[in-house]
Amino acid sequence: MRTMVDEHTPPVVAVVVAAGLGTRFGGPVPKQVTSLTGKAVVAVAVESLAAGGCDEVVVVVKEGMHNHLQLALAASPIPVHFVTGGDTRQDSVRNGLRYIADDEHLGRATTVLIHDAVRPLVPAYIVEDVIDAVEAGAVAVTPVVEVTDTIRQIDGEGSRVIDRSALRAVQTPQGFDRVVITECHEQLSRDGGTVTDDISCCERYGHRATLVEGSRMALKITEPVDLDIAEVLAKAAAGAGHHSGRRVGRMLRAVTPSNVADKLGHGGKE
Ligand SMILES: Nc1ccn([C@@H]2O[C@H](COP(=O)(O)OP(=O)(O)OP(=O)(O)O)[C@@H](O)[C@H]2O)c(=O)n1
Ligand SMILES: C[C@](O)(CO)[C@H](O)COP(=O)(O)O
Repeated sequence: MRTMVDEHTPPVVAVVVAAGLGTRFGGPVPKQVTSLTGKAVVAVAVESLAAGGCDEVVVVVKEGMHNHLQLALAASPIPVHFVTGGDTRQDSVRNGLRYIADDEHLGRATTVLIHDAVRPLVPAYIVEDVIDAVEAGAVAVTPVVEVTDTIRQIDGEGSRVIDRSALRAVQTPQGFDRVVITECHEQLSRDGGTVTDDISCCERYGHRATLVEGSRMALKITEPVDLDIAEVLAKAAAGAGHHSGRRVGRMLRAVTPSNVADKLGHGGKE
């Protein structure tokens, strides 16, 4: 946890990528601004980052969506900056990092987080853990969770089960030394490479990934059912009491489908 924060302390800045099309989610309302417990998904994501220690956010927005996002984030607890995104997530991240580098105040940041707008419920303690790891000297940090399904790999012949014990699913926010991730993204752009997350971008240029424990709470809203699950988890979190992000987050490690159903009075059965 950061102590002694004053006007001389470099801000911890988060890039929140919110410029996707939401093709798999579909529907009339873009998923980044759809309602989760009465607030826009992106607004909940920014609140989670603020609760975990981020000082300012750069929200990367699709062309034509600035007004929607400004409205959705009007009550943000921390200052919000807006920048236009690109055709891919990678392009959107790069635009956010360039905005930070070009801004006199934000450019003082040494620690930057990169977060999906559509992972709104990430517990504050995970945001803190990521920041702490970067501030302790790690260059590229990501939360991960164990894979709980049996995984099959498809090949030309058919398919086979692969050992899941060594697999981890990668979440956000990912945390970085700001200069390193900015240079890696610029180099990747010059090289014409593609990555699906920002840790991979750093690794490509020889930097080591540091893993911290993630949480099922940080699920990504990709398909409509994910929003339903997020609603249930958000209600369970509210029921657990919001005294401390760390405490509530750790309690929610124990959340399973059956005890969420209990909390909601469903008794674990339909
Ligand atoms: N050009 C893009 C593509 C994605 N994103 C953001 O990256 C995050 C993770 O992407 P994903 O869940 O794949 O969202 P979409 O790209 O919107 O979904 P889809 O692939 O279904 O269109 C989202 O917050 C999304 O808004 C972005 O800022 N710019
Ligand atoms: C960055 C990410 O959230 C890590 O799991 C994920 O890769 C983004 O989703 P996408 O479908 O690859 O854009």
